[in-house]
Amino acid sequence: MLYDLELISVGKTYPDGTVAVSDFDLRVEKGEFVAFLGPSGCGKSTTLRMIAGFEEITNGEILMMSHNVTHVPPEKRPTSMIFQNYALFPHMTVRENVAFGLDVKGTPRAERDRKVERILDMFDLTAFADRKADRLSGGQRQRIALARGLVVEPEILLLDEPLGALDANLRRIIQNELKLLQRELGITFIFVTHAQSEALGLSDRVVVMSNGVVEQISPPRELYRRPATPFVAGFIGSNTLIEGAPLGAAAAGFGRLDTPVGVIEGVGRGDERLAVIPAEAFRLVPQGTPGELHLPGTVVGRHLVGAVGHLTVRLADGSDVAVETSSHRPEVRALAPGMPVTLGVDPASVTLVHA
Ligand SMILES: Nc1ncnc2c1ncn2[C@@H]1O[C@H](COP(=O)(O)OP(=O)(O)OP(=O)(O)O)[C@@H](O)[C@H]1O
Repeated sequence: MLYDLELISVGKTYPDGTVAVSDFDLRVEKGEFVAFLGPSGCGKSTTLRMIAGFEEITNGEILMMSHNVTHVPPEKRPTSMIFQNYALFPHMTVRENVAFGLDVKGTPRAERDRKVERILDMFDLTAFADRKADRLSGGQRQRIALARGLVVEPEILLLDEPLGALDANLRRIIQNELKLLQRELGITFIFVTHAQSEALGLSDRVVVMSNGVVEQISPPRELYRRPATPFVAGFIGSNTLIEGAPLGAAAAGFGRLDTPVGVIEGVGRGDERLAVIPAEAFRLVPQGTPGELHLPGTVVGRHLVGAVGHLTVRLADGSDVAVETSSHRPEVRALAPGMPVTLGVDPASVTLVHA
């Protein structure tokens, strides 16, 4: 298999001793859209800068199209980077800003001009081409930054929170444009963000990071369905985490856990200590329905938002769980704080993880 990008056990320790990233392993196929997602300071930008070559790595290797680029300078890598503040030169015109990357690469003048005009046209920037970059709106600047990143025809486009400076409306519009553009060009995108919806909505795979460590690399849906670590379970979606003692394997692919609220079965091996239950996996069931885990509790909160009913249910051990259900169902509408309920959970929607 030929990969556009391979990070092999990549690590970064800053000179002051800060370990920003450790043992980062990732393989990215041509044309994939991969997002790095995690809280502030988890090492996303450091990793992106190491891929770009702006930051030296302290461990491991970086390969691009099977070539080792670990010690190759940024301008010689098949990458191009777009920064959060766009890093445009305010005193240069739009055309000069876009041409900049080609000038750095020493592209012959005629070829440079041809490529610049073509990309200006593609991004509807021709009308502004002679305007100074500081005389443009946020959305226009964003497009210039994209044009400037793409004009050098990179194999891999690196984007560091590129939509962070835009208001919510424009952000949504440009998200759509970005996704369409990426599909059309077939270029590999590596995108850094701390906005969950952006990472989950745009990318083919998400790398969830915390404290310089990769927690999980999965398609967005899989992060919801099968979180691999307690961090991911707490960070993505709305999950209830219940600790217990492992009881070993149950049916093939399932394990069991002895918890303060009863025995919980879920997808796993049976040696895990934590059950992760998504809020939408709980169902309200009549008392005594056979063949399922039943958690008796009391409604302590009910909040209907459109089609979704958000319930907070206090279990027998005093812990509160978040439940999402359809707000249209009469039995949900009839609920009020203080009323007893029984929650049913299908083991297939429970994931067992190591604590
Ligand atoms: N030049 C530096 N010297 C020392 N430590 C640094 C340096 N740059 C970053 N760090 C530290 O490395 C860690 C990772 O930083 P990084 O900027 O990669 O995180 P991030 O996930 O991109 O955060 P944010 O979302 O806030 O940009 C942090 O603890 C940060 O303080």
